[in-house]
Amino acid sequence: MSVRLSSPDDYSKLLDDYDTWMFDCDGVLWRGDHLIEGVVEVLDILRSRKKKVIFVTNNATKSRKSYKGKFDQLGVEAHVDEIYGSAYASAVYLSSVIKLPKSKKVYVIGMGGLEEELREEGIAFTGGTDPADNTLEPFTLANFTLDPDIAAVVCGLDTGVNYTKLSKAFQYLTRNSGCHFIATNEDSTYPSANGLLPGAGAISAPLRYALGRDPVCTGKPASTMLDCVKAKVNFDPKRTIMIGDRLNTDILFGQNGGLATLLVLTGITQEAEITGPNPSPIVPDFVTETLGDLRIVERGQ
Ligand SMILES: O=C(O)[C@H](O)[C@H](O)COP(=O)(O)O
Ligand SMILES: [Mg+2]
Repeated sequence: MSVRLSSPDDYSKLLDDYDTWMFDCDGVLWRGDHLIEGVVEVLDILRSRKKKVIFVTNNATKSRKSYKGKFDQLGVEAHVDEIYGSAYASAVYLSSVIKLPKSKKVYVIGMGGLEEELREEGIAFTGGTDPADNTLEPFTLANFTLDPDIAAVVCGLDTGVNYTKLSKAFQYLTRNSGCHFIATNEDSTYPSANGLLPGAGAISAPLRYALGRDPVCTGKPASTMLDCVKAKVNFDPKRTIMIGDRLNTDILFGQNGGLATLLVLTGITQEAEITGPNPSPIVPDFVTETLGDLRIVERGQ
């Protein structure tokens, strides 16, 4: 059963019990480019109390460095080494887990941030933002030459997805023996500033259906992202809390990692999913309306 936070003591106890605070981004800190009220103040409270702050986003459209630009633009203090994204997690998975040979390449369905992280990890790629692949011209195999060096397809949120990219990815995944199928994340929807949009999971779905095969997911709830954090940040899982807006990614990620979990209702999850007649089997430790509620500890109300 989740604890619904309400009194200043409830929030003060969270501050006493947890030294490391991991934040999801879309739906917790912001929706699109709309900053959620109280976020800056709450992060200031945590930093003033010497808490470790980590950002863990499934949004693969930006690299860690370009996310730093978004944080700066929205006036939210963040340092690149506090930011972990699914683009970074997929690049690390390819380099450190699959150990993709330098002679091999990746075909990308995704945007500039995913390409940046692959480049940082020394992974060669095609597709992505290449103008030749970002076309609405009909795709024909008569004009397609299979690149035998493509050993993986990585699929992330791609607002320019088209039939050419899906068709090329399909060729590699069916004709290059052992070609890995990787999804940066599988969020079904994305909470933009003005409402829900199809998420990364909806971008890889056509390939899953055409192939009859599921990808390996490197984003939340998979442990890959937490492994990336562990490789750079020393923290005690028992004194760490994960704050998220989506049950089947953020809260499950926290539970898989042995972390405490706090669900906020400013993004994807609606109250009815946790208190309704058919509640989700994924039960967060704590629930509050919005991250901004934590300001109550400063006001002592
Ligand atoms: O890929 C998606 O659907 C979105 O980027 C999704 O919102 C993940 O972002 P997060 O909530 O993990 O920051
Ligand atoms: Mg989110």
